[in-house]
Amino acid sequence: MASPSSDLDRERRKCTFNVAELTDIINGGREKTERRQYLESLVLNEPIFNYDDYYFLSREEKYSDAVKKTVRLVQVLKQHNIEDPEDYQTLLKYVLNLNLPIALHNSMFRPTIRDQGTDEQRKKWLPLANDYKIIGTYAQTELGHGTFIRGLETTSTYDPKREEFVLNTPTLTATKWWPGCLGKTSTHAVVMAQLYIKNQCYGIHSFIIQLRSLKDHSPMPGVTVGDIGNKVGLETNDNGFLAMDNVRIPRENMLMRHAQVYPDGTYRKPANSKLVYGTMVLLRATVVSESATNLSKAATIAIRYSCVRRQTEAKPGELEPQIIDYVTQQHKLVPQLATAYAFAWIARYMMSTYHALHADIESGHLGALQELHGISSGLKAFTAEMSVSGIEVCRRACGGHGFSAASGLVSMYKDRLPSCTYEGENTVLYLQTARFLLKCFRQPSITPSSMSYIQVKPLPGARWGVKSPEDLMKPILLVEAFEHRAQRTIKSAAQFLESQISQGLDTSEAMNRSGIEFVRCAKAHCYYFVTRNFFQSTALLKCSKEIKESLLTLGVVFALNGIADNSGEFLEDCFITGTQMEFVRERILYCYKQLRPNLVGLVDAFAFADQSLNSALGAYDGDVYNRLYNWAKRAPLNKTDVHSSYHKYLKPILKSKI
Ligand SMILES: CCCCCCCC/C=C\CCCCCC(=O)SCCNC(=O)CCNC(=O)[C@H](O)C(C)(C)COP(=O)(O)OP(=O)(O)OC[C@H]1O[C@@H](n2cnc3c(N)ncnc32)[C@H](O)[C@@H]1OP(=O)(O)O
Ligand SMILES: Cc1cc2nc3c(=O)[nH]c(=O)nc-3n(C[C@H](O)[C@H](O)[C@H](O)COP(=O)(O)OP(=O)(O)OC[C@H]3O[C@@H](n4cnc5c(N)ncnc54)[C@H](O)[C@@H]3O)c2cc1C
Repeated sequence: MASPSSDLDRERRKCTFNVAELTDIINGGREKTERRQYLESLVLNEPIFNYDDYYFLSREEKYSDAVKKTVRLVQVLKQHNIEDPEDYQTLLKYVLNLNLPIALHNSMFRPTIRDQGTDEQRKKWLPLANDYKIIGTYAQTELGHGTFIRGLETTSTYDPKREEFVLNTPTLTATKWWPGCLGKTSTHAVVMAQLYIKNQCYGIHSFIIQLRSLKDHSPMPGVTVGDIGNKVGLETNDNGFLAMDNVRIPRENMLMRHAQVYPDGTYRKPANSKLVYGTMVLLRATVVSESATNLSKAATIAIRYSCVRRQTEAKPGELEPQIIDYVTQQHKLVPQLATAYAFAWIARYMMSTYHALHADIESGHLGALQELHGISSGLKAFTAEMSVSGIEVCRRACGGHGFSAASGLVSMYKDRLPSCTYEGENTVLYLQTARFLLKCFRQPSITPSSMSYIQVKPLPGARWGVKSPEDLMKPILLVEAFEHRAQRTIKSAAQFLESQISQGLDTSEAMNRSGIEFVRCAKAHCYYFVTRNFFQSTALLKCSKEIKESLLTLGVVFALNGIADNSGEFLEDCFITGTQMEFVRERILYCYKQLRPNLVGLVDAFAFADQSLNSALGAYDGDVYNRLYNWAKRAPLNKTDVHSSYHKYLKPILKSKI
């Protein structure tokens, strides 16, 4: 058997480009790489951030371990004056392989105060939150309602005599349920509740509530709070429940940047009722980035392992091939790698679009709200869905060892799966994007320039300009195919809706009956958007010819697999012919061959530390079998040669003599 590490060494020697150059591109420049390396150096050498035996821990131990790591992380951040949220994000992505019990504090609590608090409220709460003197969460979802926010039942009733709000959980279904970090960790929460003043309801607003004593962490009077129990993945997180019984807070604890309640109870409504949903939009943009990172990790593990794993001698006596040389294995993994790169590029686009449009909104251009919501909803759903299914493809591609916790892929899959549900269930978000697409289809004036393609009506009888398999290497033709599909499905969804209305259905019923068409066009739009962005961004890169070639080939794989996997949608209006579909399949194989020497280089370029992958299969040195064996020997069941259950149960039924 060949040595696993020599297999990876040989792969690395075959790579045609400079891996460090590609790492800089992925990180966004040399300076960002250096910053990342500096941040990694602060934590990687600390024993407390060791994850070696993590997969052996129980849920409670995992939570406790995560709290310990959180506290140390906070100390490190303070010690080195690290305050930039981007730095924190970098640490989460590349080193701390966990959903920390302060995830919601940093991803939602602080941003909500920043975006929805007045200057005075920011001044009061942000220093406490930034310094981790308080830890907060975002409590919106209830037992009875998650998607339909307007249906939340928690009430916040203004008492002008005492200038206080009184918060209540009037029914069982009004109990807050799911908020991360609520069950055991948080001291405070931004609670979304229906605002009542003099018996009139003014809809959902956000309020800061103290949940636990800052002296002994016990629940505050009127607060019932706890963990909701085990779930799929996210074992380090204490997703919780919360019920409130006449909890009083000062008037100043309602976040009043957009809507105000004055001492006498006068209410001033926000310029747009959806401003209160702003933090969700930020987190949806963050999910795009998380989806990219995690799929990159999964591809790293599975591709390195596939270069080390050998199986089935082709000819008697010959060395068994590396499993990566089976085209079926390539057909599993190369599309995941291509998707990981496409998502890394769209994540960068999403964050910069978020910041640009958010700045517009802050300066009063509220038109940007629906554009940001329209773009981020679909991309969150699309990337979460493909990332999760891609991680599972990578896990299965590792055969039996993919089932071992030591692969790192089991927990990754379980921890990412909820991203299809939290922060807006995926179908619901696709429907939101479809609404925006249809609006743009009907109203050119509101169509943002990034979506102007919607205004071009697809020509009946249009045909794809691909004449040969070589044509499929031309980004313009690939993007054209996705553009056509998106234009056609948007038009078809609009026509479907109109046909339902013309049959006499009221708008909501017609919208419901059009839901499947809506989701179809939103997915088609997202595929187009991501493909176009990949080729546009890659074309702009200043890099070596070899890197550009590899990236473009990955883009072609992403696009061609998108066409092959959704072939019906391209064939049904004869835009693509059967012969062109054959070209597509042929070119996919060609691209795999082109990329084969660079596969390890392309995953090495993500530069994940072994600790962050925490995988016996995917470590840099490829020493898979020693790692698996040593890990298994440390399993709690192997602490003694004879387990206590032998003495308790097994012994009496076993024969002492044969
Ligand atoms: C430092 C970073 C660290 C990062 C760490 C990340 C990892 C952390 C790991 C785990 C964290 C997990 C956190 C999870 C947190 C949560 O899940 S919080 C709860 C999230 N909940 C949701 O997302 C609920 C989903 N539901 C909705 O968003 C909305 O209710 C709805 C969009 C489904 C509908 O809203 P509703 O108010 O009922 O809508 P309508 O009144 O019918 O109005 C619809 C119109 O409103 C427009 N609209 C809706 N939302 C927005 C928005 N956000 N912005 C702008 N516009 C919006 C919508 O387009 C409709 O417009 P038209 O009528 O014109 O079509
Ligand atoms: C791990 C995890 C962490 C979470 N963290 C938080 C948190 O920190 N804070 C917080 O407030 N919440 C949190 N949540 C809650 C989360 O945001 C909601 O679960 C999510 O928004 C989905 O809402 P739901 O549970 O009501 O699903 P439902 O809306 O009940 O969805 C069930 C099904 O109904 C369908 N459906 C619902 N409405 C429609 C519609 N209008 N049209 C078509 N189909 C529809 C959905 O597509 C889905 O198939 C978390 C959830 C999870 C799983």
